[in-house]
Amino acid sequence: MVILSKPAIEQFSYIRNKQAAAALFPPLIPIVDLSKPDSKHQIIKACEEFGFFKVINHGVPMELISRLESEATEFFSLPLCEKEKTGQPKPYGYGNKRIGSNGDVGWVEYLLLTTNQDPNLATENPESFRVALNKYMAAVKKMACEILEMVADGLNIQPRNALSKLMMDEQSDSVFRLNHYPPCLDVLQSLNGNVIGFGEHTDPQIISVLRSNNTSGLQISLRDGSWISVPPDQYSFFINVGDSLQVMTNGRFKSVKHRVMANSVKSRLSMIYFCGPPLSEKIAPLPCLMKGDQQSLYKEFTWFEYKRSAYTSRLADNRLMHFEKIAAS
Ligand SMILES: C=C1C[C@]23C[C@@]1(O)CC[C@H]2[C@@]12CC[C@H](O)[C@@](C)(C(=O)O1)[C@H]2[C@@H]3C(=O)O
Ligand SMILES: O=C(O)CCC(=O)C(=O)O
Ligand SMILES: [Fe+2]
Repeated sequence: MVILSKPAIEQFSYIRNKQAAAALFPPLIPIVDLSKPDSKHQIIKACEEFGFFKVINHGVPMELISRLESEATEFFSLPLCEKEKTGQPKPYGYGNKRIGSNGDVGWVEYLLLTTNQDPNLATENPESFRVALNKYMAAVKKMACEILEMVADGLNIQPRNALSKLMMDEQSDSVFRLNHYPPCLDVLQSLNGNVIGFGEHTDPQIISVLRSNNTSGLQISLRDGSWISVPPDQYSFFINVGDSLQVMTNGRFKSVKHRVMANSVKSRLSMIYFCGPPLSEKIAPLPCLMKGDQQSLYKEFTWFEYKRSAYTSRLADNRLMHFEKIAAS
């Protein structure tokens, strides 16, 4: 039998109390008001602490959001055979339950599109869907550009468009995704426990801009490995730091691990703009962020090389691992 000394017992109860307190009062997700003059500092703090934040007063007209939401709802309510006319996601197209091509599955159906080609929407009346998509994407791209300029400002990176120009480039490899999580029946919940809508992962790109309807499900992982639920807010956007921004800041920002749990009664609809660089772009820590003799944590690679490797990975894999420098002992 192990006999614990009094300080050890106190230590245990301290840890238990701390865990209980954290479960009762999880940290609040940072909210950045883009209309406030100090928003760039709040963005930097949120990217360092969470790799995630919510944006209000974002300037994207609600009308564009609602219009795309109703077009997407109409699309997902079509019979399966109609939706499948869009083509399988290789990688772009309509997908159902299978995510990527390496065996990941989730309680989700989706449309995955590249932002620099007109989408092949093989529906009865694709035109109004296409117009809604293009208007929404243009407005969200503008907001994402402003956010990346604030990041550059906040980190004293010059020029101010050093990050935003990557996603504004004509050749930018950005992606747009509509996810629909149907309500998962109670019977499935009771058989499987929590049903995963979209398994844990980090996003590969620079930042991702997410908007959802008012159904919960999104969770983020904190630095201590615990998961917290993100209360849904249909009027706001949520920003994820992606792997590319982690590398460009040499690990000062960390890409946020996130996942979606299916809801047993309400369906969730989300729309995500993944801001990617051109395929030929070299992804490396920005020299102006390297202080003194600070070394790069990563080997140099292009976005094409990262993507080639990412497409052989499973959702939950650490995709940056292949590009990390082994620390000299
Ligand atoms: C399992 C996979 C799906 C994914 C490509 C990958 O091989 C690994 C990264 C996955 C991910 C996660 C974020 C985005 O939803 C996504 C479009 C992306 O860029 O990387 C997906 C990919 C996908 O669904 O094709
Ligand atoms: O649908 C969501 O809310 C998040 C999905 C997601 O993380 C993704 O598509 O990469
Ligand atoms: Fe994601």
